[in-house]
Amino acid sequence: MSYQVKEIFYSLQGEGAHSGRPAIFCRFSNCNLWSGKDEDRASAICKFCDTDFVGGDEYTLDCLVQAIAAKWPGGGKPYVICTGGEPLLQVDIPLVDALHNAGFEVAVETNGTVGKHDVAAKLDWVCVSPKADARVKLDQGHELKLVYPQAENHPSDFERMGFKHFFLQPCDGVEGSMKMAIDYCLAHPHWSLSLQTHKIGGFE
Ligand SMILES: C[S@@+](CC[C@H](N)C(=O)[O-])C[C@H]1O[C@@H](n2cnc3c(N)ncnc32)[C@H](O)[C@@H]1O
Ligand SMILES: Nc1nc2[nH]cc(C(=O)O)c2c(=O)[nH]1
Ligand code: SF4
Ligand SMILES: [Mg+2]
Repeated sequence: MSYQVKEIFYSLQGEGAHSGRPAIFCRFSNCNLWSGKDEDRASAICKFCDTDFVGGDEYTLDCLVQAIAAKWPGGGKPYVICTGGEPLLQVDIPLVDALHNAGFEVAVETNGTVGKHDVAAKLDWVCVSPKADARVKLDQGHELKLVYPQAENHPSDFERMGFKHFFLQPCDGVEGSMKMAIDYCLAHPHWSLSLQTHKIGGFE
């Protein structure tokens, strides 16, 4: 098995319940809801993506775990966030087991459309962020983080799913999204606001 990875970097989790926590980000290449090419954006299922996940390098299992571990500065509890692109197209049980054996807590940021329940059950943190009309198959986890607003998705569609935290995250690039998300949380306290603090703080 090999893995295609766009980038590996050390930063702070910018979003959600773990905002501010130091983490290694492993950004897997490719997504099932957009090709990543600008010319395909209008026809993509997910149209607002803020990320370049095209290209990258191939890693064997051992090389990927080594590359991730090499970026941890030492101390604390090593934490890796698998993102992308859509990480659950590639993350599998051998990788999660190997990262655990290397001492890492393992988190995933996923659009929830890949129903790898066996992999999800092994993860320490599962963040699902639903997109357009793509059906959510992973309907339980630690946080549900809905980019807001989305024409096809209303927060009430998700609030009975099995998550511990429910966040609205203003859609970057959509004027007025910050105020809309704030107003919705104030009126519906089931929901909390998630800000992309890396964009505010100017870190990766
Ligand atoms: C780039 S995605 C990669 C992981 C996975 N494919 C997903 O969509 O959850 C990482 C996070 O960024 C969020 N995101 C992407 N574009 C955004 C935007 N324009 N504004 C706010 N959040 C965005 C996603 O919803 C997701 O929570
Ligand atoms: N700092 C920082 N936090 C993040 N949380 C989720 C991210 C992602 O792109 O998945 C992200 C990211 O790109 N940067
Ligand atoms: S599902 Fe995630 S990675 Fe894929 S296009 Fe949407 S935001 Fe980007
Ligand atoms: Mg990001």
